[in-house]
Amino acid sequence: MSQQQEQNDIHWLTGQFCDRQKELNYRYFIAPNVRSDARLALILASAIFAMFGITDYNLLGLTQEYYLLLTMRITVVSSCLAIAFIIGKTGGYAKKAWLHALPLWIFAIGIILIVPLRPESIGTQVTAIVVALIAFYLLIPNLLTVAALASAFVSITFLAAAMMYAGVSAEGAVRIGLLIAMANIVGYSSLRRLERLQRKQYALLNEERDQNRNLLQEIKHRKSLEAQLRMVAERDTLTGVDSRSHFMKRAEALLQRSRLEGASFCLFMIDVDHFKKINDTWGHTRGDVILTKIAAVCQQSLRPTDIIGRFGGEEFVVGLPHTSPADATVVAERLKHNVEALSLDNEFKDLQLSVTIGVAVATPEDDLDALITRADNRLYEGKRDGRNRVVSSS
Ligand SMILES: Nc1nc2c(ncn2[C@@H]2O[C@H](COP(=O)(O)OP(=O)(O)OP(=O)(O)O)[C@@H](O)[C@H]2O)c(=O)[nH]1
Repeated sequence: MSQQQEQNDIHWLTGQFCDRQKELNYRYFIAPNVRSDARLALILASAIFAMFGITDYNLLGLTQEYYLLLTMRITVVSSCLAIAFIIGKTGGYAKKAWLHALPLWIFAIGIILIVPLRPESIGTQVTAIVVALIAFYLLIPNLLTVAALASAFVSITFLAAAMMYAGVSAEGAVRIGLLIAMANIVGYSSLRRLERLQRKQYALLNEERDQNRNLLQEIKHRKSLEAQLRMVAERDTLTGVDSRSHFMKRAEALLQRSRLEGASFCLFMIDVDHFKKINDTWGHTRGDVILTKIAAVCQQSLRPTDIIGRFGGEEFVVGLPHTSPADATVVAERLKHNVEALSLDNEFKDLQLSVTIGVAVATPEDDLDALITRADNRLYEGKRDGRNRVVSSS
């Protein structure tokens, strides 16, 4: 049996969760409803209990018994109304279940006290006891154990009082006892079923909430995984600029838009000069660091609307939307200059970094591949002519 199922176990006799903490949580959960239901039920029960004062007067007149009964009724009603008021203010059902139990015992004692004061109306009192028992179980919200104990107390003491003060015979007591037992069985079974049903509903609600919370966490986790995957697919892991495939996608879109808008679009192919020598002199790891710095300085030399990607090895590609050929040359020169001026650690003090840049301007017939090939040709022209230069015109 899983831990969750164990926590949801309900005791067959008390109708409460076997797990103490779960039971406490449940009582906290239903506390606001119990508070208002208890208040209403106590006011109703008190009103009915008080109204019997009228029948007391009809039966007894202004006798000593009547005054005793009246005092008892006033005490019971005012105590129960005071408790209803306190429950409304501070009657937490989880921690103060005793406060909710108190009115049942007060009513129980009040009902029993009627027997010696009005022994001649025992018939009516049997009916009243049956109704009171059902009220204990079903009208006044309470724990099954509390309701059952208070009902057992009323039942037994009423029977004893009936025999002692109302002269009920043994045979009559058996008949009344059976009737009261029946009321107890009906009340107990109904409340037990209700308690179990409400706790099962609560357990189901909690399970559903847990599942929803887990689902939300799973969705969050997946979203972050997706974001990481997207990052891996879109970014070059070494330099942080666009990966080649992502650059191609973005450049394609920008080229098409420029064509639609009739705006100019330029493309650079940038290659680091003599990079093999850098690797051979300082090693691949230091070469990686330099490559990352070159990528960063190139990115910083561009506008936010320009795009840059790593085309492969020590070669970068740049797309410049809305840029005239003259402006593109200026940007390429600035980029070349910034790479040359890059500040490096002392260990590279003899190193003079440089890049060669091939610039191509898109014509209306160009697709991206044609534009890249043309920029590449310019780049190789630059390499052939001595490197460290920008080649723009054919
Ligand atoms: N450290 C490092 N080196 C790389 C990386 N990718 C490519 N390279 C190296 O870059 C060097 C490129 O060398 P070549 O293609 O001969 O070009 P070059 O030495 O830069 O000479 P030119 O381009 O003609 O100026 C090779 O040694 C590659 O191993 C990388 O990610 N990290």
